[in-house]
Amino acid sequence: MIPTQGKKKWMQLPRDVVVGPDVIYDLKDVCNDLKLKEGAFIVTGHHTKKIAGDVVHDILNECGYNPVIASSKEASMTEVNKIVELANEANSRYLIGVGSGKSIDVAKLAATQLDLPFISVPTAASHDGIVSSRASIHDKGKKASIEVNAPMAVVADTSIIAKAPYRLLAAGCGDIISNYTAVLDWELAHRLRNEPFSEYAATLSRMTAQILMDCPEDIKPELESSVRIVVKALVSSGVAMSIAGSSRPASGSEHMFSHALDMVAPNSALHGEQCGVGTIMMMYLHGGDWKKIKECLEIIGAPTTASELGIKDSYILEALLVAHKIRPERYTILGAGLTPEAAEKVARLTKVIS
Ligand SMILES: NC(=O)C1=CN([C@@H]2O[C@H](COP(=O)(O)OP(=O)(O)OC[C@H]3O[C@@H](n4cnc5c(N)ncnc54)[C@H](OP(=O)(O)O)[C@@H]3O)[C@@H](O)[C@H]2O)C=CC1
Ligand SMILES: O=C(CO)COP(=O)(O)O
Ligand SMILES: [Zn+2]
Repeated sequence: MIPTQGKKKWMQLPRDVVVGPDVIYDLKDVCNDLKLKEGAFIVTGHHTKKIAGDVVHDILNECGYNPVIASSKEASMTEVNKIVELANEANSRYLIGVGSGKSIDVAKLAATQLDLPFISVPTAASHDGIVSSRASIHDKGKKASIEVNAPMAVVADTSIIAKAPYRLLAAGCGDIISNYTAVLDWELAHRLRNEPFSEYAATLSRMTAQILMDCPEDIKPELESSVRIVVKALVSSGVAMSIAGSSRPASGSEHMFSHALDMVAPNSALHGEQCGVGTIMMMYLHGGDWKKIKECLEIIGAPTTASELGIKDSYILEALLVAHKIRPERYTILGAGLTPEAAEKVARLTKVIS
């Protein structure tokens, strides 16, 4: 992974966070609150265009704000450059990312490059990038976690999110639960490497994971109340990253494992699903209660094994062996790397591979 770019000197948080059923129709009020009217540029995905992108377009069109809409197919620099060019041509004054992690990340980075405000409208609660001041983008065969401007507003319509495939919500839970090992790694780096550490960011991140771990049975398909729990946790997790000025409180060795899987496995699973499985194994390495993590993910219905991820055992082992190289500047429990024997032991003992 390409190292994170220049650290902000101050904390950026969204000004408006709107979460609830049908709040997509409050978007007009949010835009008015932010003094954003004409010149909206909507970045959406191929599926999510019909689910919410077109709705956002119609809402702003009815207000006479002349919105432009474009679909983005992947989180890559090519797509970011395309959006920057189109938004420039359209003389856009602000960007709105409507959809999944990829659409939101593309819109977030394009808005930062254009120095324009950005509004996040997630259609799934699958990752904590919905509110963070970071964007994960592929460039020249590598994934980069880039510091960007935080969204000015987040509009999370829980009625839309509740209708998304349950797998996406369960993945969001995996991304939240991974905060446990991310914070353990950060504490380790603080003790061993004197890495700067924020007690506030770490506490918020850990508490966010704890709230979910205390009530995994409350996360059920098509329940608006479940969506609300997960969205709030994702917002807290994103705020923890903003406080830290890096993804440290929400991304440690388990994320390095997930990023490594994205590189080595031909068909990787969802980001949050992979992070959840990574958390089980990294918690074992930390000597913590990995069984509790596994049990919690099982109750939620998130994958806990290679076969549930749809990934061959051999790729899990390959990813474990290269994970420490993904982001060498970020010290974690993986240290200088696992031996093949140690990698096999952690994967077998935690029953991630059989
Ligand atoms: N910036 C940050 O801080 C973070 C960024 N990330 C990044 O986010 C990405 C992962 O995002 P994630 O959302 O899990 O996965 P994807 O962006 O890969 O989206 C998964 C799929 O879900 C579809 N989808 C989304 N909402 C709905 C819905 N309501 N109904 C039906 N289908 C829907 C999308 O459709 P469509 O084709 O329309 O997109 C897409 O095909 C990764 O690239 C990861 O690196 C993750 C964590 C933090
Ligand atoms: O996924 C993230 C937090 O959940 C962002 O972390 P990265 O910096 O590893 O992309
Ligand atoms: Zn994540």
